[in-house]
Amino acid sequence: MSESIPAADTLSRRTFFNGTAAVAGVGGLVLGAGGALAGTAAKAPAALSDVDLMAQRATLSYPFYGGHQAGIETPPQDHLVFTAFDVTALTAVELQLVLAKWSAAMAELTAGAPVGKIQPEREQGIPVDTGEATDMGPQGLTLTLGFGPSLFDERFGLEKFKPLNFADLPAMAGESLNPALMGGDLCIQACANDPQVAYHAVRNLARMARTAVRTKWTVLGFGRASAGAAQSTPRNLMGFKDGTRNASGGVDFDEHVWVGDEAGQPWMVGGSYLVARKIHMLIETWDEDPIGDQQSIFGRDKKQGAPLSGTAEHDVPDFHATVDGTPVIAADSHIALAAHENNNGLKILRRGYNFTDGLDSVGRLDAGLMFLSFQKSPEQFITLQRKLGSSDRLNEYIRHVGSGVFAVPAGIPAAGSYYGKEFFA
Ligand SMILES: C=CC1=C(C)c2cc3[nH]c(cc4nc(cc5[nH]c(cc1n2)c(C)c5CCC(=O)O)C(CCC(=O)O)=C4C)c(C)c3C=C
Ligand SMILES: [Fe+2]
Repeated sequence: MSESIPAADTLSRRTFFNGTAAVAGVGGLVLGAGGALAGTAAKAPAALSDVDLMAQRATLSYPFYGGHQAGIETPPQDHLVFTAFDVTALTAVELQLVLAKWSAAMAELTAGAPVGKIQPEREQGIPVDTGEATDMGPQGLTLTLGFGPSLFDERFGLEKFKPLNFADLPAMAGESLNPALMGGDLCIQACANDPQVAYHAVRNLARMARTAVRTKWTVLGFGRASAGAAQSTPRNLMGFKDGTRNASGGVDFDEHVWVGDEAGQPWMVGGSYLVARKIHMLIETWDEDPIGDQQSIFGRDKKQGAPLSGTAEHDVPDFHATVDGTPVIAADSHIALAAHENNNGLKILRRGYNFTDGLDSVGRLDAGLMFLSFQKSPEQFITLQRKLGSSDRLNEYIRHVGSGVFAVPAGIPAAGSYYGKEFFA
């Protein structure tokens, strides 16, 4: 990570547990899945009480200002609220106001502060902040803003700011896309250790912009289905470890995630492209598939997450290994098709979440993976998905139902600026 995580006790404008920040001196601490401590923890996990652990998760915050937006390289938190919006405003000035208001409010929210009065003095006063995150702390909240290709159409005169070759994703095999779950002029990826804090952020951002933007589609995610540096690997709803091999480290980010000059737009230097795919899993069918078949579909063992050519999760897959002339990792397995070794070194940063929408109209589980990936160019995703969509044995058990691609601008350097400022100069 290019930005350090400042000491938790210096970050929150509010305090936790009645003003007692129980975590003084835990600078640089990040909590991994299952409460495991990672990063530069000052104390061993066993020395921390449940109250300490909760307080650390609550008071953790990431810097809002910097070269890159948070929520990309920062370690994935436990919960997601992803929302795409359409701009209903008719003028560029209204859009400018939304972006300026959102940027200032995002700085407040990610610091754990409300976006205005929760309890106005006058009886007739309408609360500005809706209040449900009061005293909960920042909870590691990150808010990542993206611009859809449609934002750069003629409505606001932004055509000349459109990044080179930035367009909606092409139709690809294996899709059953629902038009109600597609696209958007803007998107916000809100991630936090607490679902209510993430929800509160998006709710209040949408509310303050309600005369100018309309929510288009949203996905609530849980059980982060990816791992950042020093985090343990979580599992997706198919029961497999997800996020074992991912873009990681400064070199990978520079090579595969952060945009340089190639977008032809200074505002994208240090930004990235976000691809969002809501992927429905046919869970009842998957659950009846024998373990041998499940493992051969992914090319990995279910319990350890090891490649079928190895024994430990982080063993490097050997795609040339054979037994009696048959490849140990099938050529049409998910990892054989997606691995960088088999795609000219191509990598993406996967930062997805599990989701469930309860039951569908006929009582089946309505759940899956909210696949989110960040990459230097949407072409990286398209290349992989074209291959997966046509050959992946996993396709029998999944359907892509939602889709969007968003240009994620670089971070805001300091207070006083805002996302998209360059568009209105
Ligand atoms: C276009 C990109 C990808 C889509 C869409 C996708 C969907 C998808 N993936 C899983 C589960 C797993 N994926 C795993 C690895 C993996 N997946 C992709 C890309 C897409 N996945 C890549 C690039 C990789 C890494 C391959 C490698 O280098 O070995 C794994 C294995 C564990 C891991 O490395 O993370 C699992 C499990 C699901 C369930 C899914 C759609 C619902
Ligand atoms: Fe995958």
